[in-house]
Amino acid sequence: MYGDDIASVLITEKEIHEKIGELAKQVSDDYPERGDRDDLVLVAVLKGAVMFMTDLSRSLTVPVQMEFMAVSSYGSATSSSGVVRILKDLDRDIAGRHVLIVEDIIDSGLTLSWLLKNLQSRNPASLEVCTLLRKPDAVKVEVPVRYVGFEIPNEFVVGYGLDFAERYRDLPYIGTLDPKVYSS
Ligand SMILES: O=P(O)(O)OC[C@H]1O[C@H](OP(=O)(O)OP(=O)(O)O)[C@H](O)[C@@H]1O
Ligand code: HPA
Ligand SMILES: [Mg+2]
Repeated sequence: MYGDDIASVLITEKEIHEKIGELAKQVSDDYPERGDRDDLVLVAVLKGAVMFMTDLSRSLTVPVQMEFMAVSSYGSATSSSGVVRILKDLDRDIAGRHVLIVEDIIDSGLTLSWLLKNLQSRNPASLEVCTLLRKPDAVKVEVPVRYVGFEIPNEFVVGYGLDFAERYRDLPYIGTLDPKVYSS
């Protein structure tokens, strides 16, 4: 699939699913079931985090509610513009709720930094972040992140939700792109 566009596989499908099992255990331990109308609210940032949210939620042993927000700062570029736009807001009020933002990747940190401020202003009972990937060498803004799957090198990656110009999200693993893809 995708010819020889993928230069290398950075994280295999098996490694992703093992890591999700570990993260799900931590999250389930940290957010015990509270009962009526007080389920943990997972907020996934579209589109990249969809695969991660659906797999993570199915590995949790506590009930969750799912909300989606779409913000975009990348478009079809490979580095963040720093300008975050809301494309779709939450459907429900999160005041007084325990909220966990689910992200596919923290790169510069600009998107998440903006999102944390935005969601915090809605007065949730708690607000934490769970990201599958983080690039420590790319960070421009430090953001507090409770759960991190993998720290990865400062290279543009695709697959398992992550795109380049909307392609490659459907790959089951995470890989690096051959530079010819950027230049063509
Ligand atoms: O830490 P940052 O440098 O801000 O980058 C991280 C953000 O960039 C990507 O989203 P993108 O804007 O590409 O939207 P998408 O999920 O729809 O691909 C990714 O899903 C994160 O939300
Ligand atoms: O490395 C990346 N790949 C795809 N999308 C991204 N958004 C931020 N960083 C990346
Ligand atoms: Mg993208």
